[in-house]
Order: sequence, then C-alpha cells, then structure tokens
Amino acid sequence: MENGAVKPVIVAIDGPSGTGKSSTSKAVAEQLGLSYLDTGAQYRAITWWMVTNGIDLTDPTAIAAVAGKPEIVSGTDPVKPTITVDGVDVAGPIRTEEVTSKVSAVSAVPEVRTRISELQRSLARAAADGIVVEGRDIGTTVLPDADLKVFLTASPEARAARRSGELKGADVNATREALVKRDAADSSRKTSPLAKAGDAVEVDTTELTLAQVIECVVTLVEEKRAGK
Ligand SMILES: Nc1ncnc2c1ncn2[C@@H]1O[C@H](COP(=O)(O)OP(=O)(O)OP(=O)(O)O)[C@@H](O)[C@H]1O
Ligand SMILES: Nc1ccn([C@H]2C[C@H](O)[C@@H](COP(=O)(O)O)O2)c(=O)n1
Repeated sequence: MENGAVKPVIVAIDGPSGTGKSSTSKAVAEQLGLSYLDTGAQYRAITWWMVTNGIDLTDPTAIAAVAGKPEIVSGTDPVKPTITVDGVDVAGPIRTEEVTSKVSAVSAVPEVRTRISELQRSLARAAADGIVVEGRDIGTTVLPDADLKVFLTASPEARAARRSGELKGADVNATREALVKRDAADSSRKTSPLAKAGDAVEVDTTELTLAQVIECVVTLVEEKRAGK
C-alpha cells in the first residue's frame, strides 16, 4: 500500500458448531482493530423471518420464493455486534431453540445462500481496516481469497460441555446429539457445505482454553501481516 498504510486483512474462521468461532473471532477482531461478522447470525435472522411469516420450511421452493424479501442488516463492531431484520433487533429471538432447529433447512436453500453470501462479501469489502468473518463456508466459498483461513475443531463432548455450561442445566447428551445432527446437516448439503478450505490452518481447540485459541489466531494474523 502507498503512504505506509496497512493493507486491510481478511480473516476467515470456519468450523462446526460450538468450536469457539464467535468467541475467538470477536476477541481477535477487537485486539487487532478489525471489523467482525457473524454469518451464522444472518442465517438465523432469515430463518427467524421465515418462521415469523409462516413460511413452510419443509418446502425449499417456498423458502426460495421469499429469500429476497427480508432486509438483514449486520453491525460489525466486535464490541457490540448487532443484527436487525426489517429494522427489528433480533439478536435475542434468533437464539431460540425453534430457530436453532430450523436454520439448517433454510440455509441449505441455494437462493438463500446466494442472497446472504452477497451481503457478506459487501460487508467484507466495506471494512476499511479488515474483518474477521466466521461461519461454515467463508474460506471455501464466500471469501476464497481471504488472507488467512482458520478451521476450528473440537470433540463433540467438549463442545456439548461448553454449550451446556452456557444453557445452565441443559442435558449434555441431548446437547451433544443436537449439535452433531446440525453439523451433519450443514456438512451434507449440496450448496457450499461446512468444509475446511484446502489452505486453512486447522486448530483443534479441545484441550485449549479460549485465551490460548485467541492468542494462536492473533499470532497467525500477525505472521500473515509480516509476510511470513
Ligand atoms: N477453547 C475453549 N474452551 C472453553 N470454552 C470455550 C472455548 N471456546 C469457546 N468456548 C465457549 O464455548 C461456547 C461456544 O462458543 P462459541 O459460541 O464461540 O462457538 P461457535 O463455534 O461460534 O458456535 P456456533 O457455531 O454454534 O455459533 C461459549 O460459551 C464459549 O465461551
Ligand atoms: N457461513 C455459514 C454460517 C452459518 N450457516 C448456518 C448453519 C448453522 O447451523 C447455522 C447457524 O450458525 P451458528 O449461529 O451456529 O454459527 O447457520 C451456514 O450455513 N453458513
């Protein structure tokens, strides 16, 4: 870059549910002064709109027909990420069990993916200093030219224990089954499934603390920026 300006850095963080993508991405973005985008929240937001509007979620044609209707706006400040649908703050409602159980069906529809992926690319382009984008297909499909791609993993047991701790009192086995089922649906869909990009760095977080994962990713970004 001219005038000594730092080139915006694009970081893609993918992986199955509960591997620590959101916690890690937010902290890395905050530490490095980058924007942050939770793409799962966008798929949850469009699912919430479909549920609220009574769309038949067993019918991909019905989902495709209305995929362009809701206006989804994501705020990319890592300290206070926001998400609205048609001007309504849906940060809470998109985390309900109903949305969680239906989001894989909605996000498997190609028209939904095209719409949401375009939104993601435009937000990445607009991030002046760079952005950390987390999801399932960021490194493979949405931003294949990202400067750094990270694929987080963890054992289903570790992920279920983390989630049950969050949802105080939730049954660990039921939580484990639900996340394994969602991963299977997300990995087996035809259009841009959950997958590790060939050039992604895989980080198994099973035995790592969140602080260790954050440090590891910050180091990877700094090494990229230094041209290592
Ligand atoms: N390395 C870690 N060790 C212990 N707990 C962790 C670790 N990483 C994340 N967590 C905790 O696990 C839970 C899930 O993390 P997070 O929401 O970041 O995962 P995720 O991959 O974004 O999940 P999802 O894809 O379902 O949105 C959170 O409570 C978080 O604090
Ligand atoms: N890039 C993405 C991000 C998310 N999804 C879908 C599949 C997930 O099960 C769901 C919710 O994501 P989460 O909030 O758990 O990160 O959204 C996707 O298909 N592609």
